[in-house]
Amino acid sequence: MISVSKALDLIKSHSSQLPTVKMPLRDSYGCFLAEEVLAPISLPSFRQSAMDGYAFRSGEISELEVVGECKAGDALEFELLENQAVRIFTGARVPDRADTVIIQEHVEAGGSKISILQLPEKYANVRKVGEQVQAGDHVLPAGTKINESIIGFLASFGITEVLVFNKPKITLIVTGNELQEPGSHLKPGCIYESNAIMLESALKSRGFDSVRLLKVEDDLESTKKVIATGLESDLLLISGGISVGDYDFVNESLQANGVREIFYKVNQKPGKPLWFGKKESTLVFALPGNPSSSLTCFLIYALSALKIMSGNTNFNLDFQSGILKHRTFNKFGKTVFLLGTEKNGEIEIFEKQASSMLISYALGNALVMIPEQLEILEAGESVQFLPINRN
Ligand SMILES: Nc1nc2c(c(=O)[nH]1)N[C@H]1C(S)=C(S)[C@@H](COP(=O)(O)OP(=O)(O)OC[C@H]3O[C@@H](n4cnc5c(N)ncnc54)[C@H](O)[C@@H]3O)O[C@H]1N2
Ligand code: MOO
Repeated sequence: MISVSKALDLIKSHSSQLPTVKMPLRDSYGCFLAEEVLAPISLPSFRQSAMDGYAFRSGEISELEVVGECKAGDALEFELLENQAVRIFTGARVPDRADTVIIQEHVEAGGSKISILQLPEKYANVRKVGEQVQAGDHVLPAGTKINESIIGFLASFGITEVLVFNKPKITLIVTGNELQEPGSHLKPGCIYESNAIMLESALKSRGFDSVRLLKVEDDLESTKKVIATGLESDLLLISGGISVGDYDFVNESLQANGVREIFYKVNQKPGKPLWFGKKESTLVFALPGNPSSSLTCFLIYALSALKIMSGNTNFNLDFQSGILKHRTFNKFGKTVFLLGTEKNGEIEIFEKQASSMLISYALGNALVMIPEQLEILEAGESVQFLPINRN
């Protein structure tokens, strides 16, 4: 059985970036830029009024004659004289002959004349061309993760497509005769199926939205068939059926489909029977069916592979240090992942930790990793944890 760090090393060495693709900006959330972005235009690209008021030529003036109006979207020119102004609104193009905008609260309007109550400084309330970005500036480096701010920023240049690493196409296969859809009447001996919706949510919340879900009963031929279909993806995740029982057909079906085993079983709890393999460029993770094992193996291993595939150069797990509030044991001689809460750097571990339970995952915000060689950790000792359920 291999260690957690060996398993992670093997996953890293067998995962590679997907090809790059021109993707519509609106579909690119969560993707990573494959090239730097240069500003195609300056922002703003013309002088804009920052306020509602009057545009004029700055000087020692107390009264102005209003000779026209510029609203947002207009591109009007006026031969403004020194004592003349145009009514102007926020976002409107400032006429070339004007240099300053006085806000309407600082004038007294009367017919076509306005009296200045408080003279602004020259250039006040005028956004300069390129004050945000000049055309040709390097605005985003390759490797940037596209989030909502980046999408808005790129759209403000008129950009509609970005060159990114392709999003992984993912198939999720859920195995088990005992599994019933939530919402149906629960038959004796059955349980509600929860791994599919949980893993799908974990994927989609991270921008991995190309997810196909397939379900299969515990039957060798059906499992072989569904795996053959699932292999037409970049990443195949399988839940359950990977242990050693008479009705666990996943290992045999993967082999029958020519998937090469890279490792099977990790010295950890939960998630010992994790299986990882590859066929051509498709990566396969067979996650143990116990819900907590499935989610832990997803967060620690499958997600690392997905990050690499999608061009994320920051694919290392984001473990942080916390201080244990109480004594904790590791009786197993394995790396143990424990659910708990972290507040201001202090960690409390929950009592209920079985791989069949999700209660501690649902209530926790920290996945604490206790190394295999540590048997007792005293209160006050430092531990590593992965923040979970934080947004
Ligand atoms: N003799 C041994 N038995 C087991 C071993 C072992 O080493 N020797 N390992 C145990 C460990 S550790 C784990 S983890 C499980 C993994 O089993 P499988 O991956 O084959 O998963 P299943 O048997 O299909 O299911 C396990 C458990 O989880 C429930 N389950 C499965 N899928 C779902 C789902 N989609 N939603 C909710 N719950 C699910 C299932 O009903 C079982 O209770 O094997 C141990 N056995
Ligand atoms: O390795 Mo299993 O996930 O502990 O029950």
